Amino acid sequence: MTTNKKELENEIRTLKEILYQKEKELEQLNKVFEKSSNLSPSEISRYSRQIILPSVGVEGQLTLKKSAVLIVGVGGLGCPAGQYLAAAGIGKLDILDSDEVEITNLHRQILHVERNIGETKVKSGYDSLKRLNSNVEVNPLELHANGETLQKVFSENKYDVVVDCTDNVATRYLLNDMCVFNKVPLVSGSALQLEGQLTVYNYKKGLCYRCLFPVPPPPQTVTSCGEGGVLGAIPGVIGVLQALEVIKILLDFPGVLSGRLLIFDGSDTVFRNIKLRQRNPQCVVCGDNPVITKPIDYEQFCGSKAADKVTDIKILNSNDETDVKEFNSITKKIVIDVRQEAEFQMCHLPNSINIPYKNIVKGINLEALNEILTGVNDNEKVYFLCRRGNDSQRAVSLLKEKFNDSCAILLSVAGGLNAYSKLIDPSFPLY
Ligand SMILES: Nc1ncnc2c1ncn2[C@@H]1O[C@H](COP(=O)(O)OP(=O)(O)OP(=O)(O)O)[C@@H](O)[C@H]1O
Ligand SMILES: [Zn+2]
Repeated sequence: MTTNKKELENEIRTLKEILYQKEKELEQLNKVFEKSSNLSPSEISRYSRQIILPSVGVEGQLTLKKSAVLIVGVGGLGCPAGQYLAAAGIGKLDILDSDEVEITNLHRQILHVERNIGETKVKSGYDSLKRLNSNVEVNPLELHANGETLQKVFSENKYDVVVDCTDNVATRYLLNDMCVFNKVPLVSGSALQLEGQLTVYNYKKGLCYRCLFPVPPPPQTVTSCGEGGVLGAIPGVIGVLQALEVIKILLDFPGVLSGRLLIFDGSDTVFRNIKLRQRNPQCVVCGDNPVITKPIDYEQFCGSKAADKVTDIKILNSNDETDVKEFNSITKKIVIDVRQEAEFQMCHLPNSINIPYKNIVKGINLEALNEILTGVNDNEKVYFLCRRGNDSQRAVSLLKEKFNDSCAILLSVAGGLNAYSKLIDPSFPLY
């Protein structure tokens, strides 16, 4: 039974590989046979509803067909942006990402479906976009964008527009600089919780990202979707608007969103436009006398990683930590879960008490905590738990300092609830 299942899985994998290769071959053939300066009858039918717009016309459709667009990030923004660009008939669409599809992506990253979990986002994105429009040349670029990799990509390709669909500050500066060096407009979007933002940089002598933000924000002030959450439709709205701006740039429409920032507040469905400053002649990258003329170390410049994945910290010594197996073996114990209230409501261990780390920092709930920590028997241990084992370490470290070691033994559960789900109880949600 298991062998049959394995064999079948292997066979499917091989067939998928063959299909992928064949699609590439077909794409090459299409390029040779179909790249004419005219639209084929099927293209005319397919795009007729946009061709009949006076501002597009046959000429506009041919312009789209001859255009090359790079989408960086095939996540919440990149999926809808890619979908509308492929559907509109962009000639060449390069999609770049280093990540793999996870179940937590599916509520908003709509190019990926359940069976893509574990696949690379670019492979899944490629399949999806080709299914939508086989006329489009889609190139999956499975790599992490940094100065070196992007310089290679830009030296091998000529793009008309770049779309920033990433989620971290270091990559935003990188993409900005690459676009300035290569004289390419950059359509930049972001989405978090119930709000989204959109603007176009480096367009027709307009400002660049550095003109607006010469210095990066302090890393601790930046919230990620993984931490702050996001309603799926918000990046959906912004990603679709990014596709719209790309098309407007390609077709030389007058109303491109350059020098303006669009803020979308999804909670009361309001769009606001903020006028931005003009290009800064002193800008270090796009100014009159630029000092940055090639990529720098963006992670060092921003003091943060070029990815929004949370990295594990280690601030406690091993006496102050316990692993999930040992934690699980203790039957009678006090467990304080320091995640946010909403996360605690989503799932928690029975009998655990929720005192969020952010409240401990602000001094809220301290009486309750004080009662617990001073009321326990000698040598009784109090376990601190969070999603990954980072905030629980921070909480233990802070409380040990506050109570000057004069309370119960405080232990942080290493790896947190994610480790608990992986090693103890797989039915506990992993997120
Ligand atoms: N420097 C980079 N190189 C390649 N891909 C990048 C880079 N920076 C960000 N990305 C990609 O941009 C995408 C951003 O999308 P989004 O924030 O919706 O997804 P996510 O990071 O998978 O989600 P979550 O925050 O929920 O884990 C991700 O797929 C991420 O891998
Ligand atoms: Zn600038």
